[in-house]
Amino acid sequence: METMSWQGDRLLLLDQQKLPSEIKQINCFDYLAVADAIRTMKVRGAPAIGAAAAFGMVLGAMEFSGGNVSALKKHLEKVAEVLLNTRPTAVNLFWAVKRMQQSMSVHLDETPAAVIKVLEKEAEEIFREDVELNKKIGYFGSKLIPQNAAILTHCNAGSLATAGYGTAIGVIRTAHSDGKQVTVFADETRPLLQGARLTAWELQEDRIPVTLITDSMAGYLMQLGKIDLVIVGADRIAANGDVANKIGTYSLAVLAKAHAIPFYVAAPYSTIDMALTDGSQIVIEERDHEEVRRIGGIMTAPVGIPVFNPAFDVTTARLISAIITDKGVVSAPYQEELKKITGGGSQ
Ligand SMILES: CSC[C@H]1O[C@H](OP(=O)(O)O)[C@H](O)[C@@H]1O
Repeated sequence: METMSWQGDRLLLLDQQKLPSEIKQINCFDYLAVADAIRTMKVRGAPAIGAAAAFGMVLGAMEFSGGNVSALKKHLEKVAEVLLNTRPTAVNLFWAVKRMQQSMSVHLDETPAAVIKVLEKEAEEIFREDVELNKKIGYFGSKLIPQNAAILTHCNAGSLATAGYGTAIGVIRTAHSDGKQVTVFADETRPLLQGARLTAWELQEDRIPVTLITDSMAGYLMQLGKIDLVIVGADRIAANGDVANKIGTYSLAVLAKAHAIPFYVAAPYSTIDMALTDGSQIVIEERDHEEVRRIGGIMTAPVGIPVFNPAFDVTTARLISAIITDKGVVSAPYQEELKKITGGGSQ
């Protein structure tokens, strides 16, 4: 089941808020619908958000009527602003929108119709490229996975978080297809349960052995010696290797360090932001407090109880054994290696 598919005049999205109980697709006929889908996490996961925003830019261009290309460019600045204001942490959103705007910059002397075709081609390339990057991450990452490894993962960094195949789950998929007989422990990942609802579902669909645990069980499993390594995705990687990822990732990294268990991050080059010297500069999204007070709409806390709901945390580079990218595996010190991977680019 694809996370999304471009239909030429609309973006068909799998509504991830309904999974796993319902497989429902939604049609986004305009960029505002794409922005809403990102903001409400019907589509989520750094690379998936980037790809969806790229198609949002195409839809924005398609609704442009009349005027010349410079008017279209101005219209797309407004479209970009709406898309960029949906969620602040995943750098792939900013990377994708910037790449879409750059793709039209060498066609400003052409007709609006021609430029829209260029934008559509660029969005399709971003989508296609992401799947290829994830398979490369899987190839490099699988080499780190021992035979019969028990792997702990957090949130969802699978096909549903990308254009396909996944990053951290992509490594697990490749190790599985390489015959390594891996087993997975998936953190449920409160409050929105991406691990329970999405990762457990994805791995079961692929017949990869998976056991669901609550987030608070991870440390005990490590203490029992039942975890061989941890692998997670990323939403933004700073130049020094600090990583923003789903809330709870930092706790896992500290626990892994305490138990001398390898802790890996898997991400494509589009998740690295060389403009940020370290993780303290990463903007952490804070989400609606009702997400913590309720599960599936059912009250699990007193009405109006004060809540702290950061969607991400930052894992410092010293806690990360290696970062698995589409260009290979890098380990500390990260700065120079990450610069080579991104060509020094900032998103
Ligand atoms: C492959 S990046 C996936 C990354 O995105 C998730 O966050 P969210 O579900 O809020 O979009 C989580 O941090 C994953 O590791």
